[in-house]
Amino acid sequence: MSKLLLAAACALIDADGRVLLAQRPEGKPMGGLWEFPGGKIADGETPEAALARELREELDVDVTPACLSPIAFASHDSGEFHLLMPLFVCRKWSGRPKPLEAAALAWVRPGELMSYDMPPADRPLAAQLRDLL
Ligand SMILES: Nc1nc2c([nH]c(=O)n2[C@H]2C[C@H](O)[C@@H](COP(=O)(O)OP(=O)(O)OP(=O)(O)O)O2)c(=O)[nH]1
Repeated sequence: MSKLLLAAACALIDADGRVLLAQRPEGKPMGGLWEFPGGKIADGETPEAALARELREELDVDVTPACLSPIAFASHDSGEFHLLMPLFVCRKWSGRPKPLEAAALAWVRPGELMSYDMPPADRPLAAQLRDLL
């Protein structure tokens, strides 16, 4: 098996039930694809702490672990590594999300999630999220 890569991702849901997607910058692997904000879990970090750190760095928003609910996970082999990534939803945060690292941000209605070009690991997650919301 390829090396296990642990990451964590979060669907921020606004008051209208829309989901925040972030576009990966060109130049990064999978550049241009739309993903859930988040990133790799560092050694000694919980998934929740990793998300709180990544959302602050990427979006300038603050979340507390108590507001993160896990709903699904991706287990996907890219050939280079095997990604294991829980997806959390969060409806309460502070700050207005800004694209500090993303090429762009989009608030997307659940029914439109599948029309965004996403990393292969995310497609089942997006379908589960659409069915849940
Ligand atoms: N954040 C995030 N990463 C995803 C998603 N789907 C997916 O396959 N990935 C992959 C891309 C990367 O291989 C890994 C997370 O890496 P990242 O590039 O976002 O993480 P990072 O900010 O810690 O990365 P880095 O630039 O510091 O290397 O998970 C997703 O929806 N959100």
